[in-house]
Amino acid sequence: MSEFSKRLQSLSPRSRTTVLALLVSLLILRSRLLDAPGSLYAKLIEATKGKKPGPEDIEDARQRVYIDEADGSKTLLVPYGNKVSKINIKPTPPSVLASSAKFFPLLSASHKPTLSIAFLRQLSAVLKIAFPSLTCRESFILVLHSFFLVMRTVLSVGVAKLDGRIVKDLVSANGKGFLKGLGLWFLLAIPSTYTNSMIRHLQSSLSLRMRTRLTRYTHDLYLSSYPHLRYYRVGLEGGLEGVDQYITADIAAFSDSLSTLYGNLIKPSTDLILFTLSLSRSLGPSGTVLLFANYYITASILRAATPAFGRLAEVERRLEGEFRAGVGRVGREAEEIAFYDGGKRELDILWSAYTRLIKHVNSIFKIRIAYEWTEDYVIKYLWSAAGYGLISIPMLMGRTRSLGVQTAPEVDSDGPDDAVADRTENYISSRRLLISLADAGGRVMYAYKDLLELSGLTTRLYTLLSTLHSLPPLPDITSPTDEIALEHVDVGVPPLSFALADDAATVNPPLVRDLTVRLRPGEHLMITGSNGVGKTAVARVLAGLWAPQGGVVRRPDEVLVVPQRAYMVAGSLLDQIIYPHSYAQFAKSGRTEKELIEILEAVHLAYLPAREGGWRTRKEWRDVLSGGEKQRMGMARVFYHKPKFAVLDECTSAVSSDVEGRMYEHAKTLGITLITISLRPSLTRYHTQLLTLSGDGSGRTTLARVGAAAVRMGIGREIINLEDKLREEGSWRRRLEELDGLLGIQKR
Ligand SMILES: Nc1ncnc2c1ncn2[C@@H]1O[C@H](COP(=O)(O)OP(=O)(O)OP(=O)(O)O)[C@@H](O)[C@H]1O
Repeated sequence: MSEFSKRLQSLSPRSRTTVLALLVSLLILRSRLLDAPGSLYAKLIEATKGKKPGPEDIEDARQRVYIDEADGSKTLLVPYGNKVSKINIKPTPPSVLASSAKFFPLLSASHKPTLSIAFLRQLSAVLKIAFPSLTCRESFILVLHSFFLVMRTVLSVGVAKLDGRIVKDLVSANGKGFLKGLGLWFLLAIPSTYTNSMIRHLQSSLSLRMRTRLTRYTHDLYLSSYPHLRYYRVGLEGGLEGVDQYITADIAAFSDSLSTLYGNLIKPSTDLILFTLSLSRSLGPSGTVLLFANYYITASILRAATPAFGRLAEVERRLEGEFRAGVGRVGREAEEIAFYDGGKRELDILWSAYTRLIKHVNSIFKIRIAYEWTEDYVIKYLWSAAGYGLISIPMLMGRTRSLGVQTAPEVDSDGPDDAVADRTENYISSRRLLISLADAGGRVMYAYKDLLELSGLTTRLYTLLSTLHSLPPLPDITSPTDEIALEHVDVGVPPLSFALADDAATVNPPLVRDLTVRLRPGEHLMITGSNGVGKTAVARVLAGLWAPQGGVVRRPDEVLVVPQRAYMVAGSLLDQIIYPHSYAQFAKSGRTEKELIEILEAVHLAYLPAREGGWRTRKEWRDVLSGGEKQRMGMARVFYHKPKFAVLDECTSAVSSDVEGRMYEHAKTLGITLITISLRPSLTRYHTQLLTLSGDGSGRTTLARVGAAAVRMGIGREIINLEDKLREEGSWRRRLEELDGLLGIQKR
């Protein structure tokens, strides 16, 4: 210890402060990482002490997925190996989402990502989400990161000075001084290398934490429920394609780019300031002025030579998104494509998307060659030449200024050798500072290019968030009523009105006009009409997915819509029946697996749990179940939730008629009022009203009571047809007997 304090004493006051500051920071950091409650170390200790979960606990966690906490947050259960790790997730409160909407006005169509006020506005809006408060964890990491960045610069200055001192001792053959310098060199290497690894670590943590914040915020915004339904409307009304690319790759790229850029900009900028200060002391005022003139000329040349990296980065992300969407589509529709043997055609489509992407990336590479050539030439060679010129001024003019490693020796009292040694020290230190300066300058220029690219990524992220924020809520059609009422309702495809700020909203012509229907419980309605007339469009209005273009819609809360294409959720067999409920809600409701079996019996799927290996089996149900089985599962959900009204949109088209009939009867015995969209006249008899949408483009509708003359006419025709066939039965039988006789078949 005494040796250490002696070494400390031998350092100049500034170097001593640096070493001491470093040691204190190391001690603080050590305690923060290891001892603080909730720290990694504390968590490890806690994890090893707690009871080990058994296989049932792990299976339960896999099924349960999360626990609803009393404070509204959710604890996510993540089983891995033989452990279950718990992660608390606090959803973004709707009030926060609503209050941040004002920071995200829509961009105009002519917006180009570059370094401008608009970019700063977008960046600050996104940063408000990534850094919600000054005391959040992200801010703490940022401060710590900044501290280490400044520390690295301070240490670099220390190393530069020490370098000069070692050479000075060598030139003046001062063996003791040289060894002392070497010892200090090794000592300084410890904090320097530690600082470097901490910078890398903190940069990655910062990126990950920003990504988590932004992803959670975007998820909470995107997957909003009624009345916003943003996940459903962002493509249709917001005009935003490939949201998956935005939420997955673009947020990650933005977080990475920003955290890297921060390090890349702060470090060389601090370097530039500190090195310039150090250098200007040895260069004198005229040298300093020349140094700044050099900076100005360089910046002007490079700005003129910089291409629009922001726009290029934005286009690259969009093309990546298109390629990704293409691959995703092939994966999703694999069976359909395989039936048509459409691999070759899909290959052409994917290849064209990929070619568009790589052509663009290649053009960026080419543009970069010219830019990087200019940059290298200016920073490496122009700056070095300027540096030599600047150092030579005090040298040639006989000035021997010290850079402060130690007090300047008296030139007169020491001999000419010392004067040479001092000049050498001065030269080495200045030269090293100049090299570092050129390096810092180069990195600032790189950071400038990265900043332009960041502007492109920021525009992507901002576009997603502003589009999501700009989708207005749908009009509230739910009311405390137990009937569904549509009064003079016009139904049409919603306009693409929110994509861009300066887009004029164009209203699509209505598919269905002036529709008036009133349904009380027990009054079952069938909607029919030829393909594409707008039957599903009416269901969308009833579900609250599309706002009616005119008129009034009222309905109770408990309306369940079953679509034609049955959706299978990721999860267990049990999850399929209870969807959209979670296992936690099922467990809380007190309902049993026996009830679920009864439901499966009603849809003729009682064999499924045995066939698939139990309720908790997790499979890709979309592929495992047949088309008809998936549709029956859709009906099982209706029987599980028992809503007041169920809108069945051709959701039994792949189910055999006998099972379909029994499912309809069962729904009615459960007290569910049915609104069926179908082209099958055989289903009419389960309903009391029939709504026919005219296919002549006028949007007219006719409503008739089932049993009334109009409906009877349609069914009557089918009955007459069948009776005609039955009348011919006798002659067919006789012919059959004749044929049997000819073949010598004897009936027993
Ligand atoms: N998201 C959309 N964007 C643009 N047009 C749409 C959209 N959804 C539906 N349409 C159009 O609205 C019209 C009515 O569609 P809808 O799905 O209601 O028909 P449908 O009567 O249910 O037909 P089908 O019997 O074939 O299911 C169609 O011409 C369709 O192209």
